Amino acid sequence: MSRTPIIAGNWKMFKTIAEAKEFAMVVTNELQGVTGADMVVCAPFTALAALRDALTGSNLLLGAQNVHFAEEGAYTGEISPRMLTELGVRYVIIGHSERRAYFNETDETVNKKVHASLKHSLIPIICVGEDLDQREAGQTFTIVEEQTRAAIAGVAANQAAELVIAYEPIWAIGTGKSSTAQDANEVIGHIRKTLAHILDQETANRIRIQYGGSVKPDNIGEFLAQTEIDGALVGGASLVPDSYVGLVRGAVTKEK
Ligand SMILES: O=C(CO)COP(=O)(O)O
Repeated sequence: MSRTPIIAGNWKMFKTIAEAKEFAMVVTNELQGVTGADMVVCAPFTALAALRDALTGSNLLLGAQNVHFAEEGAYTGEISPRMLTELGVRYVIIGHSERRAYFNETDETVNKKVHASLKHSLIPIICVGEDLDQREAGQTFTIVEEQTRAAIAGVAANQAAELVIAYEPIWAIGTGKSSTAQDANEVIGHIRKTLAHILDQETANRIRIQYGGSVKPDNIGEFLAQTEIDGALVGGASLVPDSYVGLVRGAVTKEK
């Protein structure tokens, strides 16, 4: 089963509108005509409209970093799925460990957000991953399994096939310490096995699972050469145009 790799930049709380436009100008030019990977930029809400315009006609796709699960309502400061689709957003990161740690995101809200996103044709990038204590206690498989089960509870197989899952070990985020490619491959293999149990093998084989955590242009090739790893969710290295281009080039030239 071949799955198109997906390289997604998670800009987190970086870049003003002007900086986002500058990035788009350089990157769209450099990546013109490049195929073989889905290229996504998950920008802050404030930069989405300008980026949509700057990316029009390019092969880059727009993503957001969070969404609320309600259609609309009295939720001060929140953004609904329909507000995102109206802006041309195609992907949305859900359940990033920073949101779980700092903004009270739970397995339950992740699941609600997944349902709300799918209903509005937004493709969720669902983040799962263990922290250092859990890894050292040998709980990695259990944690990713529980988070995956909770995130997709009640999602039908035909809808689930569209999902993207990002395995991001928390201890590898922004630390310069990446998981080894073999290790990430094993955990991602376990996530796929979990998906096969919950859904079915064919659907599990279609779901793309990324690795995230200190991915750079010079190590992305190792990760993508692994049988189970279908892309990367990248923070720091996705912010600099040359580096983003390097990530995509590293992904499309990988050999499986
Ligand atoms: O959190 C991440 C992507 O969502 C990873 O961040 P870094 O690539 O900066 O380690």
